[in-house]
Parts: sequence; structure tokens; C-alpha cells
Amino acid sequence: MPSPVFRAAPVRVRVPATSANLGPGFDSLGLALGWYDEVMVRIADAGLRVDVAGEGADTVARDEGHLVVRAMRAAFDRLGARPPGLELVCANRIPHARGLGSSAAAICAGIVAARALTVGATLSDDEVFQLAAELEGHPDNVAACLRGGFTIAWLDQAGEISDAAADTARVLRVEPAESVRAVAFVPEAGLSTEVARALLPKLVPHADAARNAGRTALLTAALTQGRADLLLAATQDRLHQDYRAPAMPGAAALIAELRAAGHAAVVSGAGPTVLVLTTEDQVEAVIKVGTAAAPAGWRALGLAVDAAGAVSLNATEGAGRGMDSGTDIGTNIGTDIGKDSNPRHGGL
Ligand SMILES: Nc1ncnc2c1ncn2[C@@H]1O[C@H](COP(=O)(O)OP(=O)(O)O)[C@@H](O)[C@H]1O
Ligand SMILES: N[C@@H](CCOP(=O)(O)O)C(=O)O
Repeated sequence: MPSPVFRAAPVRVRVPATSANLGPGFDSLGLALGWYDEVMVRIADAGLRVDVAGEGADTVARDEGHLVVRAMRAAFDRLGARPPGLELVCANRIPHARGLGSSAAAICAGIVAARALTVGATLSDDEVFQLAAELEGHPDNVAACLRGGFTIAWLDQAGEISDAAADTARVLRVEPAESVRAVAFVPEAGLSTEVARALLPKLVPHADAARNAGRTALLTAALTQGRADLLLAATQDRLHQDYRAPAMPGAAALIAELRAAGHAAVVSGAGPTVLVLTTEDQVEAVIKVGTAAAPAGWRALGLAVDAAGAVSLNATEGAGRGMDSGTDIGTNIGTDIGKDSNPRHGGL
């Protein structure tokens, strides 16, 4: 078989922020949000050049340790492709280590870009998802990031113990009702997902697991049927939020206040961002209650659900739902929530 070659033209990839768990659906449920990172990549004659603007510009590596580069290398390995050099330009908007899936977005951007740059070899959408889940270590964020919308991810377990590297990751995208919106309350300080996962116990009481199973089923129905009346009950969790609360007291207090006011507040991913699942007509009310209750320095953002997932903006190959050619990224910037998918800032 001939060796893969590379497209001369740069590719641009847009990837959405994601909120995982959504309360009870630990490591399974994910929601893609209208808040995006963009990466432009071109094949160079030699070397590696990484330009970063926005979130993480002061902290992320500019070498082979850069997460997008690592994901690209992993994807090129699976494609059997060796690019002579790479140039990346990253426009980062998703805040890091806040529970909004920045690492999943970086991984998905790298894999989708590597695939779009390679001619003569490809990865299926399922292979892209599998690799992304392996690199991320859990499938929920990358599922929503790649497919868009509301996703249910699971692992077909290969051995006795669940292991993202050995198991086969699966995903089902389900359509959230059109009225569904999210409000994110984002703190100034982050908490790494690795640290937040280390706070979880190895075993949980059977009653807690049973309760979460029921709530997860209910949440899927509530989000797909637009049943705002069920969201508060459906977002109760016993598997991770309480164990993580000591590491994010501000988030725990804000969740308690929002829930007492009837709003379906949860820890977004591994935190410490607080996410409220709501409907279009309630966004203002949620921002008002949360703004009054949140610690100083937090930001409130009303967000639409992203429907497209990761988009390679100038890939020509058919790549399946949410991963094929999309619209120009510039056209979405600055419009209002509900119209399309961009964050609106409510000042906290
Ligand atoms: N766009 C990016 N480019 C490079 N590295 C990134 C990018 N986004 C995230 N990362 C890496 O991932 C880390 C955050 O991942 P994580 O702790 O899983 O939090 P989250 O995914 O919830 O934002 C960052 O500190 C950084 O090392
Ligand atoms: N299921 C994971 C989700 C982590 O999401 P992130 O956005 O914080 O990376 C977990 O709860 O650990």
C-alpha cells in the first residue's frame, strides 16, 4: 500500500466545550456547548511551531508536550503517516481545568486535524472517538465534543476492570429538545480533572448507585422531551459531587443556592464550574439567582447546545455527523444565545 501523503492546504478545526456527567450520569452523559476553541494546522517542511492565543497562552507547552500536538501524533501513528513538520495556530476560548472539557476539545481537535490533513489513509468516526477516549481516559467529554448535542457514552469492557485504553468506547447521540439551554458559572481558579478524580472512592453504597441509575434515565427523558419540570429531580447525584465538594466549596454552596431556588444546578464535569440545565425562558432568571449567590470573580454565561460537534472547516472527505465540513467560524461570533451557539456574558 502507498504511504499516506499530506494536504498542502492548512486545515481549520473548531471544537466545542462540553459538560460531562450533568449530575448523575458520571463518565457517561455529555452536552456540547456553544463555546469553541479553533486550531489551524499546516504541514511544514520540518520542525514544530505552536502559536497559542487566549486561554492557557501563558501556561501550555509549545513543544511535543502540547496536548493538540500529542493527539495529532497519536492519530498520525494510527494513520501510518509521518509529517515532516507541523505548524499550529491555536485560538483558545474554553477555560482550562474548569470542568468544561478543554482537554477533550484539544484532543479531538488534534485527531480531527490529523485526519483531515492525511490523504491515502483515514480513520473512521468510530476510530477517532476510540482514540480520543483512550487519550482522555474517559469517554463522556470526547463523545459530546465529536458528535455535538447530547450524548450517552459507555465502554464495552474487555476485562474485569474498566480501562479506557483496553475497552471499546461507544456513543449514542440523542436529540435534546430545542428549548434546552445551559448556564455556566465559571470560577477564576481551576481544578485539574486528575485531582478531582482522585477524590472519588473505589466503592459506593448500592443505594446511591441505584439512585443515580434512575436519575440518569430520568434526565435523558427530561432533556430529550424538554420536560423542565423534571430537571431538578433528574439532576440529583450521589456518585461524585459530594466527594468532590471539599475541593470546590464555592461551587457546592452555589449549587445549593440555585437548587433551593428550583434550578437544576450540577458540577460541570469534574468541576469547579457550576452548570445549570434549563430552558430558554429561564436563562435570565438563572443568571440573576446565580449572580447574586456566586463568589466574587465568577463569570456567568448563557449557552446554547452545540449541534455540530468537532468540525473540520475545510476537509473535503465525508466524515459523518458533526465532523464534516462546516460553516465559517467567524460567522457565529458575537451573536446572542438562542439565535445560535455563542456564550453571552452576564457579569458577576
Ligand atoms: N487547547 C489546549 N491546548 C493545550 N493544552 C490544553 C488545551 N486545553 C487543555 N489543555 C491541557 O489540559 C489541561 C486541563 O485538562 P483537565 O484538567 O482535564 O480540565 P478540563 O478538561 O476540565 O478543562 C490544561 O491544564 C492543559 O494542560
Ligand atoms: N466524567 C469526568 C468528566 C471530567 O470532565 P472535565 O471537563 O472536568 O474534564 C469526571 O467527572 O471526572
